[in-house]
Amino acid sequence: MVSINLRDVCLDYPLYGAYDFSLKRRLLGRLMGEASETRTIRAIDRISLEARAGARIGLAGPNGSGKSTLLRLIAGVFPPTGGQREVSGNIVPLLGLGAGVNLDFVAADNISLLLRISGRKPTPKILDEIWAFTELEERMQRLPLRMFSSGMLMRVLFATATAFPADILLLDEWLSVVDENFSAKAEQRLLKMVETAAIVIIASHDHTLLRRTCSSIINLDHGRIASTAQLDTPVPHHLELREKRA
Ligand SMILES: Nc1ncnc2c1ncn2[C@@H]1O[C@H](COP(=O)(O)OP(=O)(O)OP(=O)(O)O)[C@@H](O)[C@H]1O
Repeated sequence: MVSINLRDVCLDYPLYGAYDFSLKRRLLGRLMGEASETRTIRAIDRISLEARAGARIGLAGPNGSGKSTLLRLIAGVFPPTGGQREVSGNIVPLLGLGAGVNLDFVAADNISLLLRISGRKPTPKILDEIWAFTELEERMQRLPLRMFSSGMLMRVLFATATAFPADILLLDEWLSVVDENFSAKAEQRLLKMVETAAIVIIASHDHTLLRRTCSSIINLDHGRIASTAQLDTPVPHHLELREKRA
C-alpha cells in the first residue's frame, strides 16, 4: 500500500566551520585538541505527517521555512537526523536541477544512473524513449551534463524522472526554465502523472495553485508545522505548472 508516515522527524544541516574560513586556524585548533566546531541549522523540527493513497498535499510557508527540505526528506535524499520516516511506494521527486546527477558524466550515463537508482533497468529501448522525449540532438547524449544549458539539463532530468509512473509524486520548483514548446509537452506528461499518482505533494508559494490542486495545505514556519488547512476536494486537472517562485 502506498503511504508516507513521518513521526517527529528532524533534519539538521551541518554548517562545517561556516563561521571560520581559516584552514590554518582549524588545523591548529584540531592539533591543540580544541573541539571541532560543527554547527548545525535545524531545517525540520519534529514534523509528523501521514499520507495515504488519494492525498494531495500542499506545502506552504515563507522562504527558508523548510518546504524543499521536507520534500527531500520524504524522497530519501536526506536521512532524518531524528524521528522516523516510513515510505512505501515508488517516488518520483521533481526537486531541482542538481539532484542526483554528476555533471562530469555524459548525459547517457547520468540517465542510466538515475534509472538504476530508482530501481529500473536502463535498456536501450528505454534510453531511446527518454532521449526522444528531450528532443535534443542525438550527439548530445555523449556530452557531459556540464556542457548543457539549464533548459537542456531540465529536459534530460524531466524526461528521465517521468519516464515511469509514480506512486508518490513530489514537486518543487520545476519547469520554469524550459522553453514554451517543451513546457507544454512536459506539462501534459506531468498532469497525467499527477492524475495517476497515489500521493502528490507540492511545495509552492502560490496559494491559488495549492488551493486548486490540494486537499490539504500544511503551513510551515521555521521547520515546524504552523497550521494545516483541510480543503474541499480540488477541481482536477487545474494544475498550472509554469509558476514562478517568489
Ligand atoms: N544545503 C543546505 N545547507 C545548510 N542549510 C540549508 C541547506 N539548504 C537549506 N538550508 C537551510 O534550511 C532551512 C530550510 O530551507 P528550505 O530550502 O527547505 O526552505 P524553503 O521553505 O524551501 O525555502 P524557499 O521558499 O526559499 O525555497 C533554511 O534555514 C535554509 O537556510
